Amino acid sequence: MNKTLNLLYSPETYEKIRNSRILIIGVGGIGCELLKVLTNSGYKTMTILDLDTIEATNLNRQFYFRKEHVGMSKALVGKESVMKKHPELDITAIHGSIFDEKYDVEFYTQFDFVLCALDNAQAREHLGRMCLKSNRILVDAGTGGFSGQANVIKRFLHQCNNCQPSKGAPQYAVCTIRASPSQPIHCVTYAMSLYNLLFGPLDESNMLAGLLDLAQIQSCDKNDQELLNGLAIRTFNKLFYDEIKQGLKGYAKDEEANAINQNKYPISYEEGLQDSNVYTTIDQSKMDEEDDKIQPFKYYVDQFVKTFVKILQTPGVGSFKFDKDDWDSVRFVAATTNIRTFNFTKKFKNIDPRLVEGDKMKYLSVNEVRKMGGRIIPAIASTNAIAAAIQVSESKKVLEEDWDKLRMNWIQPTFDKIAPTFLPEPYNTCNHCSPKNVYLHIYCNFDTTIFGTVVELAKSFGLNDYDISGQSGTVYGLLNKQIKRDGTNERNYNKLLSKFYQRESPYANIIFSIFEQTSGRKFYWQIGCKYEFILMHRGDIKIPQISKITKLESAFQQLKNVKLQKFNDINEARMRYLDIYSF
Ligand SMILES: Nc1ncnc2c1ncn2[C@@H]1O[C@H](COP(=O)(O)OP(=O)(O)OP(=O)(O)O)[C@@H](O)[C@H]1O
Ligand SMILES: [Zn+2]
Repeated sequence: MNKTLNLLYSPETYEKIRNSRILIIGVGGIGCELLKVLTNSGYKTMTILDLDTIEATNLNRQFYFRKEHVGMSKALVGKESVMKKHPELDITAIHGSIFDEKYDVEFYTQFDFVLCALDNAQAREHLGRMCLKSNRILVDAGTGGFSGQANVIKRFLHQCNNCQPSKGAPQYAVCTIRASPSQPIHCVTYAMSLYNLLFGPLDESNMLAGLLDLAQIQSCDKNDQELLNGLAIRTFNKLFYDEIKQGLKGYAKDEEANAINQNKYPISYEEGLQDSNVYTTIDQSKMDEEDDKIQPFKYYVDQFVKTFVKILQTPGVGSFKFDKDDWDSVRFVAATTNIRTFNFTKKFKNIDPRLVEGDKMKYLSVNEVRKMGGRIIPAIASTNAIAAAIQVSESKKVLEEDWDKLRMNWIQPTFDKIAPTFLPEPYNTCNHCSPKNVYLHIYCNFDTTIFGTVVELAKSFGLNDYDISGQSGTVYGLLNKQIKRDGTNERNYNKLLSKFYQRESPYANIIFSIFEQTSGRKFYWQIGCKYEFILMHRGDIKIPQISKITKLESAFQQLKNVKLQKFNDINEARMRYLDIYSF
């Protein structure tokens, strides 16, 4: 052991560090810092996973990457750079997304614990759920600007990162986005959906699905510039003129008065090109960058058509998804956002949009759209460094099993120090970490299962509340009322679950949670079938009467290929639970 490490660790702890196998998810801002501290602290065997390639904008703080690495895999280059300095290490690099089905419970159980260095709530929450399922300790961290946090999550001991409603992108009702945007973010969301619809894979759950003839757009001759131009202009007119015009109710002799009344302004491509007004809320003369300025309206009209054509000609079109680092997609989305804003904002003749404040509709610069689309908060290298350093020191407590010393560590810009608080216990009603819950996990195919199946199963079990969750988080239930907001249960009865759920994989969980008010006896069932049904009971609480259980049994038996396995002994059931999820 080298001299410094000798001061930090006891020989026993050092031994544990040398022998532990760890998984690091994310090789970005926090990930690079983590790699640096971990490899200098004696850790030897690690797997690093990241889905991304290196961007020029990463170089200022992700110090394992150089200019010549731009475009290459973060994980692979990260490994190479670390091993240059530490050739004795055993590093496995994976270029992939944790949402990939390959990274299942079995994958996680290879490791002693997991360190999170992700930048988005969805992926962090997914990682949190996978760690709970595989019973791995998660050393979580997150930063945003000068703020951040780092803490350990151990199953049944600590609150998980799914306890609170997602801190991710807020969800907006589909009808608002489609018909009556009232905030700039609604227009950005519309524009991003349009981008994904036009240039991405076929997705019936896209909120704008059915709006355009996609087959015609995607199958056209990409070499015929004139044809593409015409197509772009027709699409423009359909979206920003026809659709808006159709939405104008009633008839008025004075069309303009009617539009003003209803606050809807159809605009055609030809008309738009003539409008050179700049609608802005800020002093543009102070802006250096063109992309920070609000451009004349005709600029966005022109950009829409130009980027539309350019993206259609880009190899791989049909598989694209809005990406804040892809400038064609940013420019297309910025153009669409502002034209859409025009559709629902009084023209300068009537009300000056410069007077618009806060969340009200207003025009946005390209960079503002990019920021909103990518939900970017400026990355501060030193916050990342602090978070990673705390993760490594909390990891030491994990290896020493010193659970009492674990803390929730807040990095706060208003304090000149880190503020540690006690780690909260599992949230009573959390479907993921509360030891008081009874779970019925149904792992099913969202592309073939209708919402009605869930409703019937819940009914047969006497349940009032349940969650449907997948890799992107909870889509229905206690925390997220998306389906309820979208209409009543009856209206959604025959809809496929995939309609409610944007996901990478068609498979996901339905989790029925039974809370303490129910009465009955302890039980545990595992039900294997074409889909996998796992019903389990954790904790010492009372649950439904036998009649309800029998009903459930018959409900399941009506499904094809169902096998039932029943456990009455909770300890056996618990062991079974660990069995199911631990290998
Ligand atoms: N689902 C995922 N699977 C694997 N890695 C992911 C996933 N989601 C995000 N990441 C990775 O997590 C890392 C987070 O790092 P960071 O916050 O520095 O983001 P960045 O994209 O590199 O930087 P910035 O967003 O500031 O430009 C990124 O390298 C990103 O690729
Ligand atoms: Zn929880």
